[in-house]
Amino acid sequence: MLELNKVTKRFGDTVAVNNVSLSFAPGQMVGIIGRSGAGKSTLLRLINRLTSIGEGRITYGDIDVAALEGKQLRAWRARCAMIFQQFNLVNRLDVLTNVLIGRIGTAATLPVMFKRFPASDRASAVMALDRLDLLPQGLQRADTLSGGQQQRVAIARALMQKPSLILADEPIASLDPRNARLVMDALHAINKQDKITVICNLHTLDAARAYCDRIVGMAHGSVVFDGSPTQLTSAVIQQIYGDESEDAVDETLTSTMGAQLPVRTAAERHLEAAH
Ligand SMILES: Nc1ncnc2c1ncn2[C@@H]1O[C@H](COP(=O)(O)OP(=O)(O)OP(=O)(O)O)[C@@H](O)[C@H]1O
Repeated sequence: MLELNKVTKRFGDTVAVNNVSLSFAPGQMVGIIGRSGAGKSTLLRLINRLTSIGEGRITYGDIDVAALEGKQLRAWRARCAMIFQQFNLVNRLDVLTNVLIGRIGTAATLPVMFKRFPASDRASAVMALDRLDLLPQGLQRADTLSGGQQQRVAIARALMQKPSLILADEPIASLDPRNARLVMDALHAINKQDKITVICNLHTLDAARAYCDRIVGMAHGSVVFDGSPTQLTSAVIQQIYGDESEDAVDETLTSTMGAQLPVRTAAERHLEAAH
């Protein structure tokens, strides 16, 4: 269980995250929503220590995240893989090598620097690419792929870290609706099949509603909502987004769903799983 207990993070006079307490049970798919500047990115960056923890405590089982240093900190960062809006691939390297780079942090650095990855890692990378439907692109340069394909390479790279958690910071903000759906489908499948906890910052409500079991709403650094998609009333939406509420209810992702790419709501998936 990942637990945040009264976590506050300030940047000068700005309180980016304000007294946040949240628990994430293993295997949840959680959407963090809120307007720009609400503190969503800072929250994810605190969890994997890209940002130092200000006040409060973050624990994962008996691990005190703030106390980690050196090798243990690197192991923690590998354990909670980050996915970024801008993919963060090495453009000039091929897709397969980009995926293998996920082993850095868990593997010895020197062989990795010389691209001497063990056969077992190469086999895992091929399987991760296959799973994300990207095997044919394995030997292409990363920057020849579409944005959606690049984000799926980033997800394959994250899988190479054998993470317990995936922290996705606006993973679909740069993508068209079709690619956004493919990326969210991939994250959802990994969450359900591998039981990896996924915490995903999302700009718009429809993606959070369609894919997440639980939604956390942030405003001005604080958690103002924590519940299921069905509990998100228009009053809550107004509290989270204020005068940006109309933009937040952008439904381009779900309204353009084609026959080959059915996106089901979390509620429909629960029903299916129950049968
Ligand atoms: N490194 C930093 N230095 C100074 N201020 C920062 C830093 N990182 C974030 N902030 C500030 O903290 C607040 C929360 O920012 P954060 O990026 O976490 O919000 P967000 O909800 O992720 O927004 P967006 O959706 O635009 O990324 C903002 O006021 C931001 O300007």
